[in-house]
Amino acid sequence: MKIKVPASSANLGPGFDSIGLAVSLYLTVTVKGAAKEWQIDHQLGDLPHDKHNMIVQTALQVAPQLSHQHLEVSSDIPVTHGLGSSSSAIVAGIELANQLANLKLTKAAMVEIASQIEGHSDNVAPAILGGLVVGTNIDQHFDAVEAPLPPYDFVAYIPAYSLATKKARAVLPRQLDYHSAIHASAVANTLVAALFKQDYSLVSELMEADNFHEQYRAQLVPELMPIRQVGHVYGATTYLSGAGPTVMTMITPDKTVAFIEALRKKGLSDRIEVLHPDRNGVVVDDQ
Ligand SMILES: Nc1ncnc2c1ncn2[C@@H]1O[C@H](COP(=O)(O)OP(=O)(O)O)[C@@H](O)[C@H]1O
Ligand SMILES: N[C@@H](CCOP(=O)(O)O)C(=O)O
Repeated sequence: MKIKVPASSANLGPGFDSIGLAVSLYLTVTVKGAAKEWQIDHQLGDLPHDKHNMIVQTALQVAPQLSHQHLEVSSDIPVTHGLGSSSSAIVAGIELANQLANLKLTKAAMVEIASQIEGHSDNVAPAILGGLVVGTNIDQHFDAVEAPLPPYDFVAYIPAYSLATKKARAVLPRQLDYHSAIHASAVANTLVAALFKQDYSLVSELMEADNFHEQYRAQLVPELMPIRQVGHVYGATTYLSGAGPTVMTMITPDKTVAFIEALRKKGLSDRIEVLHPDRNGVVVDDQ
């Protein structure tokens, strides 16, 4: 059995902790069979190779009675880079438990479980459902609504350095003054309305008008503003993907190559991936 989970690009600017997009990088878990102890084969740096791996920890949280398995894990989602690697591991763990323990969890139930574990739904909901998802928690349960897919390329500029989400959340203010919070919320609400209306001219303006997090995180990701400025030359919109450091640019496909060339000319020489929305979310292949 193989479990495949897409990466996710969260926030889209003002949609902090509530909007996320599944994108075309993937984590794949192959179940090799029963084992004496949990064994996780991977080439993913210093991540655990045993029961302490987040995938296993999540699976055991959902189904504590699971027998030990030998897993093979591969992923092209960079870890601690703002593309939802932790969420992909959580979703893979939930699906692993779902399949091995025959829990028959619906995707809605998986969103609830994953959001409770992650604390916010903007990565796990698109990783489970696919597409562009808006959601939050109300009275301790999570609701997620799927929005139309923007017809654009998503150019991910992935700096060589990593930035743990925990560190990027630590630089955020503990509170906003009432009027700033009202304005930030109004911008986010209007972004959601524009996304559902598919008014992408308005979407582009609002995605760069965040007041919740980017201004505080810009100090940690110096590439954000220069890439945004280059993007404007090509009519594109740039935001901090998740907690960063990945910088994501939403651009019409006919401008993608020229935009990337302009980034290179500006001396931005780190990894670049041209991504597209993933429509499926987590999938299981029983072969
Ligand atoms: N493929 C994976 N397998 C197991 N654990 C993972 C995997 N990817 C990420 N993680 C866990 O998630 C942590 C990174 O989470 P986080 O800082 O939120 O980064 P990101 O922005 O990529 O989600 C890693 O330190 C590791 O504990
Ligand atoms: N809303 C969260 C999103 C974190 O996404 P990740 O891909 O960096 O894990 C935040 O901005 O902290």
